[in-house]
Amino acid sequence: MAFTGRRIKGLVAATFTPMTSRSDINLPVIQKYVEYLADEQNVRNIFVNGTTGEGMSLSVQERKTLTEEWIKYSRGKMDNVIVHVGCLSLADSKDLAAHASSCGADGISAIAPSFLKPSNPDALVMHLKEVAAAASNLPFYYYHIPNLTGVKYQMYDLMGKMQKHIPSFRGVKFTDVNLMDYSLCLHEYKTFEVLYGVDEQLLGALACGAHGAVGSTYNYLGSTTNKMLSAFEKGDLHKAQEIQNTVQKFLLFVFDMGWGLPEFKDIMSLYSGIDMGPARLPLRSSLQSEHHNTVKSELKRMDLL
Ligand SMILES: CC(=O)N[C@H](C=O)[C@@H](O)[C@H](O)[C@H](O)CO
Ligand SMILES: CC(=O)C(=O)O
Repeated sequence: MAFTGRRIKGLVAATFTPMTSRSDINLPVIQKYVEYLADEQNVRNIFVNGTTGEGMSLSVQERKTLTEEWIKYSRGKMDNVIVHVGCLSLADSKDLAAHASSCGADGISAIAPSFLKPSNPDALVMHLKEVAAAASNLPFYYYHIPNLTGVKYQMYDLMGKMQKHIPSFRGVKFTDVNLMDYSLCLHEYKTFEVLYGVDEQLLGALACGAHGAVGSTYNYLGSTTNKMLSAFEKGDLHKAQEIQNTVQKFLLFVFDMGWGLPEFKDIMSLYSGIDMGPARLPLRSSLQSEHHNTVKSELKRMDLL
């Protein structure tokens, strides 16, 4: 099919899934969340039900309901809503893809099946081809996140196969530190999108030619990261490095504390004033509210709050 050649520029926030204190999906806050991203963070694209959104821990019905809500409230506020439809079950992925299409999503994305894994790149492409075909009118993005899926093919090679076999193939969401593979993809597949996914080293990806990035920190460090993008564009490398370093120090602090997704949700709540709730089991943290003061003082110290 023919695409308009639209390329996603700039930041894409990988949204958290707001939950109630009992870990049920909390739909009424989605409108405020979208407004916060657009108005406070100047982020105009979202990636929903992905890693950050705990997509793999949600039921198919919950994912559908969330998709509907995100799309409804993004109208006029977001340029792109990409819906992650990856599942272990091909049938569920196809169901979610068709649903995303019927709701008016701007694109779909899928990870590789990660329990029984494809035994070679061709098997993976055949799986993705079926997912993409269930929403053949939508751009399809392969979600490369080898550390979590354990599926570690080189994207430079896989992009060629996807281009050949998947008519709606539009690009890759590239969440890996391998900048050589990333750079090879960007330069070989110039009309495709290769969105970078490791927020810690986005500046390195920019140096390779990145045009867009998807990440969890853009939910709350979107405006900070946007400053890095402008500095880089203006050729002020020193300023861009300073900003990247601040983000890295912040993430180092978070990882040194042994924190993960539940705490990322807390941090988002703290920034946005919107209660993201806890993460689903098995990730739910018991520390919750105790984090807030520690995080607040650290963020203030770093001039990030
Ligand atoms: C594993 C994971 O969640 N990766 C995210 C996106 O792909 C990133 O945005 C990270 O959350 C971020 O780079 C912090 O490590
Ligand atoms: C970060 C990201 O892209 C995701 O949460 O899926």
